[in-house]
Amino acid sequence: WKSWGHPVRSSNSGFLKNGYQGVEKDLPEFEDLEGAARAVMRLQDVYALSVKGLVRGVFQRASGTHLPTLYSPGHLFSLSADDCFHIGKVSRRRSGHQKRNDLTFVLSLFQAGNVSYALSLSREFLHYDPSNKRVARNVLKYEKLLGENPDGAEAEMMLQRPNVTHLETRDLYEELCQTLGSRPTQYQSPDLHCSYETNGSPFLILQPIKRELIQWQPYVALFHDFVSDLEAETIKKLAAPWLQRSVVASGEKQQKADYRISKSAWLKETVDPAIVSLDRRIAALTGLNIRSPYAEFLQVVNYGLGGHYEPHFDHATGRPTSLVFVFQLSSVEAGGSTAFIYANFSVPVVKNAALFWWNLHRNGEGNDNTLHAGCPVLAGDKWVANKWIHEYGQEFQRPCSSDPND
Ligand SMILES: O=C(O)CCC(=O)C(=O)O
Ligand SMILES: [Fe+2]
Repeated sequence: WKSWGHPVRSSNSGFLKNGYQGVEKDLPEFEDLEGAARAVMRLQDVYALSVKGLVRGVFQRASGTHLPTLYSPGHLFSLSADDCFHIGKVSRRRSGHQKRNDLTFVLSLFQAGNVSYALSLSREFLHYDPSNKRVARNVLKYEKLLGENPDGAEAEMMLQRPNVTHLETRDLYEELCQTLGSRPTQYQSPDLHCSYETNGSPFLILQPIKRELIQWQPYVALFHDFVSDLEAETIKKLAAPWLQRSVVASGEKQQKADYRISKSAWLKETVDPAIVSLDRRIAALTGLNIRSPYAEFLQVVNYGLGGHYEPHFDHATGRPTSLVFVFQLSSVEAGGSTAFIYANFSVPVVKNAALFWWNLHRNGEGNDNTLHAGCPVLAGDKWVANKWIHEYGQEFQRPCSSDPND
């Protein structure tokens, strides 16, 4: 519309312009289009998907891995040549090469690891434009790469992730995401079990909370059916009009970051009795003081396709929190698990459950084993609500201990 609206010089142009301005705020911006391309690249990358499959709308693993199909969608949405070209352009821009031209797509294929296909396209290109030195150089380069390893398999593996900032934990994170949720069972660790919890609170006597203990150190538990369908729907509906792109703490400021892609909104307990009753349940279960200012408001988060939160500590983002509740307000078709990188497990999205962990030791120090992430959403969308409870205000509820590991 932007480039189209101007040249239109007809008696209707004023009408068209007004119509456009009326809907402009609801239309995707350039950032959204670029974000969609990045989301596809992120999914390909984190879940090691076959590029060919992705283009056809199938979520297959790249060759050489033992789990061929990760997810079978009910309907195939394939990418058009134009979509692929757009993704290629964004991929080139991201890798720091500013120059854009017809080679973009070939180059992006090369970067995605498909050397043999890049070679055949480059040869074809050279056939039409034999004087193109750059393409000639690329042909030599691809031939060399494939020549060193005739079936190309190793070169392709090596080149799969050329431009992602290397994090030490990257491989572990991706492995945990790729399992789509894998937590230890009682068979593997006999000290893990399921139980009904009341915490001695009169509120929970008639309806104890179902706890699945996932790990003792750090303490992580999944409380099943912690919210009802109605509560989940109410919370989503209340938050929807207020959703804004999520931010992260950066020094004193808050800013958008590629490593956290979602939308979020804060809900005060005064907006609806559903939030008051949720707060009461948290207080009953934990025995903690969650009145303001000892806890933050409820943060409702929506992750779309490819939405994610890369490995991080909640205690390092400027909020001094002692524990975290993540309420899962939706199910998700595939992906979106919460991965605990050092603790080496991932918890799938279980609708209406609450994932809970202590991220500080009793002495107030951050527990470094709580490094965690929200894996990218592969299909569907994911709604969660976070409740962060502060360390201060809990001096009598969760007193210090002499053991630094507690
Ligand atoms: O969405 C998730 O699974 C985790 C969210 C999270 O870690 C956070 O919001 O701090
Ligand atoms: Fe977090």
